[in-house]
Amino acid sequence: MIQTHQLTLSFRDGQRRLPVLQGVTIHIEQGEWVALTGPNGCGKSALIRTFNGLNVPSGGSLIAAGLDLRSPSHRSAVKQKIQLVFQNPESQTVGSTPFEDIAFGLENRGLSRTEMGERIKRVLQKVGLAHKAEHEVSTLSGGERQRLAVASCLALEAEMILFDEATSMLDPAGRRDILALAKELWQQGTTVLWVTQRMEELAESPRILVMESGKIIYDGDPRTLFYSSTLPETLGWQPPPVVRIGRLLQTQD
Ligand SMILES: Nc1ncnc2c1ncn2[C@@H]1O[C@H](COP(=O)(O)OP(=O)(O)OP(=O)(O)O)[C@@H](O)[C@H]1O
Repeated sequence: MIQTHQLTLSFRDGQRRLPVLQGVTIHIEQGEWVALTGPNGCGKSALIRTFNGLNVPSGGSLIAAGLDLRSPSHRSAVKQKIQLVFQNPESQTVGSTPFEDIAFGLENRGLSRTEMGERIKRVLQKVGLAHKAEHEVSTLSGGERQRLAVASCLALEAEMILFDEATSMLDPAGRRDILALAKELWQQGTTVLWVTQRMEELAESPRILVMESGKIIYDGDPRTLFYSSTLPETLGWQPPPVVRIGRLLQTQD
């Protein structure tokens, strides 16, 4: 689904180039759930925006959803297959109602009005927003807006969804709600890349990528990360409660 080799990305900063991704080599299989974490500014958003064609790689290789993203036409095509859900619920809606918002993304898809209407109803139903299809988007809660963003991804039949700290502005119930929805989609075959700073969400992920200064410094399972590596302490993380309890019990053996 995603295959990178020595991927680099830099942004222009006046006369200089600011290196943001510095040789990222990873492989994400179709159907995987992968969590991505790391300190602020380490390049998480830059990396995932490169996966769906928003950023242009400076070097290395990147194949996403079978497309070589060194080609501009492939960077445009990949946006249909790999979708992003952003952190800020307010930054990703364009229509004035959920129905219109999803319809906007489906324009130029060659669907008849009936097909489009049916698809929109189906995806709104899936995310529990069917009853708000004609409400003003501005009256939706943050959690409902994030569900609307997920519905748009589903309407476009995304193969992979990149959640960029998509729950960080939600209350605990809203967070659980979006995480549960993402897990449901994953169980039904969608590949998920879940960017988070929350330790408990990392602990629940089968695979974790840790970034620092534009590099992947850990790629593995949560048990090894939290129990057998010094990385959490090095990064100044407070391990999740379940890990703290586990360690405490180990010392009592
Ligand atoms: N469009 C851009 N132009 C110039 N610099 C950028 C651009 N986008 C990101 N950067 C810089 O690239 C670096 C990585 O930013 P990025 O947003 O990917 O970090 P992040 O790990 O997602 O951080 P956070 O956890 O705060 O969201 C930062 O130094 C940022 O200022």
